[in-house]
Amino acid sequence: MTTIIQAQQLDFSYGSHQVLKNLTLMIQAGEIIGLIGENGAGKTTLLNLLLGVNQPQHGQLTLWGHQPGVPVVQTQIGSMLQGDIAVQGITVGDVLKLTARHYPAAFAVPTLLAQLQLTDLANKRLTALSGGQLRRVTFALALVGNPNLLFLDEPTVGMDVTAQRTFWARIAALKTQGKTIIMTSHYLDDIQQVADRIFLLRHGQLAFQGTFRQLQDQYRQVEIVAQTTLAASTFNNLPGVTAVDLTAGTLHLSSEDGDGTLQALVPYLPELHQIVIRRESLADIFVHLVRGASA
Ligand SMILES: Nc1ncnc2c1ncn2[C@@H]1O[C@H](COP(=O)(O)OP(=O)(O)OP(=O)(O)O)[C@@H](O)[C@H]1O
Repeated sequence: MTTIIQAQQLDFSYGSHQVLKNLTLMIQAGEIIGLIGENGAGKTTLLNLLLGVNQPQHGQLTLWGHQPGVPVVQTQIGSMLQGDIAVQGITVGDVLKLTARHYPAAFAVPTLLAQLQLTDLANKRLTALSGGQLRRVTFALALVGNPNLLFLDEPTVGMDVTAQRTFWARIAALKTQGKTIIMTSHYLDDIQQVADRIFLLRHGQLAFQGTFRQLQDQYRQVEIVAQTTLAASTFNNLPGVTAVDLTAGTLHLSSEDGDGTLQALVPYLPELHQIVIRRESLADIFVHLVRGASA
C-alpha cells in the first residue's frame, strides 16, 4: 500500500482558539475516508491544512512525502469546498477548460460534462446557475483535472435526488479507479455506505479512526424497536439500557448490552409486538459519542 497522507501531532489555532489538537493520521492510496464531526469540530480546517491554505503551528504534514501546497502535490488534487467557487460571468464549459489547463492528465471537458449530466449547462454563465447546479459544477471542477486525491467538503448539500445519485455513482467509479477521497458530510447514512474508514473529529481531536465495523464493535450499542402499550418507565432500569423513547406506541430502546436487555425483556414479550433488533447506525453511534462528550 502506498501512503499518500501522513500527519503527525498536528496542532492548529486561529489566534488563541486552538481548533486541531495533536492529530496523527495516515491515509493510503485508494481509500475513501469519511471525515465526520459536529459543526465546528475542525473538519474544514483540516482540509485547509491538507490543501496548504493554512499551515499547522506544530507537527508534520506531508502528501506523497511533500509539503502541502507545492505544485507537484496540487496538480494531483481536486477539491470541492464549501462556498468554493467565485461566481463569475464566464460559462460552465469555459471555467472547466481553464481549470483543466492546470493539470497534466485532465479530462476532455465535453466527456466529463456528459458523464455528470451537465451538458445542458455548458453554455450557461456561472452567475445564471441555481445553488444546486453550482454545486454540481463545483464537483465537475474538482474532477476535471483527473486528480488522484479528492477533497470533498459537504459535497451533496443542495443537490436534488437525481444529482445526488449521479454524484454517488461517480464516487463508486472513482473508487474502482483507485482514487483517494476524503469527504466530510453530515449525511451519515451516505458516509456509512461509502467510506472505507471513518475519522471522527471531536473538539479538534481524532476521537476515532477506523472502519465502521470497528466503530460498531467499540460501541456495542443495539437498538430494539417494538410496538407496545406498556409505559416507558417499564424499561428505564433494564440492564444495559441507555435510552428509552416511546412515541405513539412505538418503543425505541438503545442498549449497550443487547443480550442482557433482551433477557430482561422476556417477561414483557406478550406485550411487545413487531420486535426488531438492529445494530446501531453510524448516525446513532455519532449521537451517543457526541452526547457522551458533552455529558
Ligand atoms: N477563518 C477563521 N478564523 C477564526 N476561526 C475560524 C475560522 N474558520 C473556522 N474557525 C473556527 O474554527 C473551528 C472549526 O471550524 P471548521 O470550519 O473547521 O469546522 P467544521 O468541522 O468544518 O464545521 P461545519 O460542520 O460547521 O462545517 C470553529 O470553531 C470555527 O468557528
